[in-house]
Amino acid sequence: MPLGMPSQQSDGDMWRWVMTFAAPHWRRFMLILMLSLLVAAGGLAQPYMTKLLIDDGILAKRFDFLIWSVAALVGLALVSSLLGGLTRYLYVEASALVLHGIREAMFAHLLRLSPDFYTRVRQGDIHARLEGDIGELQRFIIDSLLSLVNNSFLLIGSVLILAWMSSELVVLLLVVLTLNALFLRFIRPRIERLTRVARECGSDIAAFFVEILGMAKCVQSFNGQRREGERLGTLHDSLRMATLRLQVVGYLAGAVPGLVLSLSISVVFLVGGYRIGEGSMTLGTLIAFVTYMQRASGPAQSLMGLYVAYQRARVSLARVREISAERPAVQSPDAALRVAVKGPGDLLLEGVSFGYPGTGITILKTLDCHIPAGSRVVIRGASGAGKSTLVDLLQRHFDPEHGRILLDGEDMRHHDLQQLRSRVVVVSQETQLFSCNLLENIRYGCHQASDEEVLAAAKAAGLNEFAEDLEVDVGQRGMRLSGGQRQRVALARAILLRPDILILDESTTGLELHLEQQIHQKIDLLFAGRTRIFISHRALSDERFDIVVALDHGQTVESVS
Ligand SMILES: Nc1ncnc2c1ncn2[C@@H]1O[C@H](COP(=O)(O)OP(=O)(O)OP(=O)(O)O)[C@@H](O)[C@H]1O
Repeated sequence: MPLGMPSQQSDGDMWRWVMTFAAPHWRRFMLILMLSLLVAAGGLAQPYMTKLLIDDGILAKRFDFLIWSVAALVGLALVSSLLGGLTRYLYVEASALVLHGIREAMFAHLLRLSPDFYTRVRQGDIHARLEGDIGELQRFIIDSLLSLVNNSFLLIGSVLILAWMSSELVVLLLVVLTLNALFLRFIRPRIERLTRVARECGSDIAAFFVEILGMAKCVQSFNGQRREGERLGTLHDSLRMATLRLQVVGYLAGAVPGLVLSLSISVVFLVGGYRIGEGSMTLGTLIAFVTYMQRASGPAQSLMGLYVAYQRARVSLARVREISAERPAVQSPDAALRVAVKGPGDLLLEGVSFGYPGTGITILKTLDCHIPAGSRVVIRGASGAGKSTLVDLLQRHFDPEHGRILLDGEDMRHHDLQQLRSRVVVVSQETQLFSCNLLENIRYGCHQASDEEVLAAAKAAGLNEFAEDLEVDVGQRGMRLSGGQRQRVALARAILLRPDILILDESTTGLELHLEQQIHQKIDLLFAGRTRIFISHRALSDERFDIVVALDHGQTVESVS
């Protein structure tokens, strides 16, 4: 199910999925459940104690009983408040553990998805799901689920006590509750639909911010500020409309049942007053009955409010779950299929064809090529010929549609993915740096490397100007460095890994020719005996290659060895 398509997941499926994250904390939840039942029992006992206080204490003029009853009521109120606070504390902690578990699992899952996913789905939409939707779930769980347990217990307890006190009056309450349940059933699909629309408007805004703020310089260069301001205004109009519609329906869903309940309490006063006049009911019983009814109407109203909150949380949960439904294009093989290969890095492409999923266009067509370990290779081809696509296959971000790629005689699909990607390292066209210092950026992927090793890699990549201060902050995603400097940092990162196959995908094209040649020489020195694959638009005619792979319309037209 692609992200953004309304899903057909059933409530049962979705909550079972949440339960897999809650299960490790079941002891904590059992303790919370027991504590909240104690708190609810305390709440239920209070009106009955008040009845005893009035009928057997005040009206019977037994002041010693009155004093004990008041003391018991005060004690009960104190213990209930303390237990209530403790329960809430434990509950917030437990629900945060569950939700953080979900977010961490989704994050790990997202980092396994293929690059294609990130070209298809807007980043802001992913942020909105990880932040906004999980936040919505957290609010629901914290504010609502605990009160669901308390209120259900209070409601059932109150109805049972009311039935024991007056079977006549409790019928009225049951009719009212049934009518309200029917009303909520009617309004439910509307709430769900409007919630999804509002959440999607939120996602559109998040995606807009991520895209436009990431391109602020480009917007300024092309004087697009006004246009982008207007686009935000339009997105806000849609969000406002959706939020207001949801508010109206949400308000009706709470107000109508509340009104019906209030009216029913007035009827109880009428009937109860009549029964007292007849002598078939005591004043204490009527007061206790109305108190219980109010106690029941509170939970009933909260439960109805919860129903609305539940519909909203359900939409958020479905949106979060859609992330987990995305499947990675490639996965590490199961242990049974995995082979432990420790060869020198011999590459063989056998009839490799590939097209990006869902496009119907074949980019690479039946490629055959042998790259023995230790070769110095250049891949040439016009822009769009499929060079970077081939590199993606060599690092197994995708698998060929037809044919296979063998590394050291074994299909890449049978290699452990993590190990494969530490043996085949790519320095890509778009250099990606993290927002930390240079040292940490170079060490990314090889955390055990010493400062001296990092320095040696930095020098090999031509980063001599930073040799004295590798702790320099590179700014947000390396934006304080020049394009060429960023390329060299990415190169140093790859060199430090000492892979069996190093692929430079136009990664030195931002540099002056002499610097590029110097770096290539250093790489040849460091990687003598290992495979080096260069992709460059420049002729690189002065350099000697063992193999030249020329791509034209996805086919190899020349392969010299
Ligand atoms: N994620 C994608 N989804 C669909 N098509 C894609 C995707 N990435 C690239 N393409 C298409 O695949 C073709 C090959 O792209 P590729 O990036 O491999 O070319 P290239 O030879 O590396 O080009 P350049 O030298 O300009 O970098 C292009 O026509 C491009 O439009």
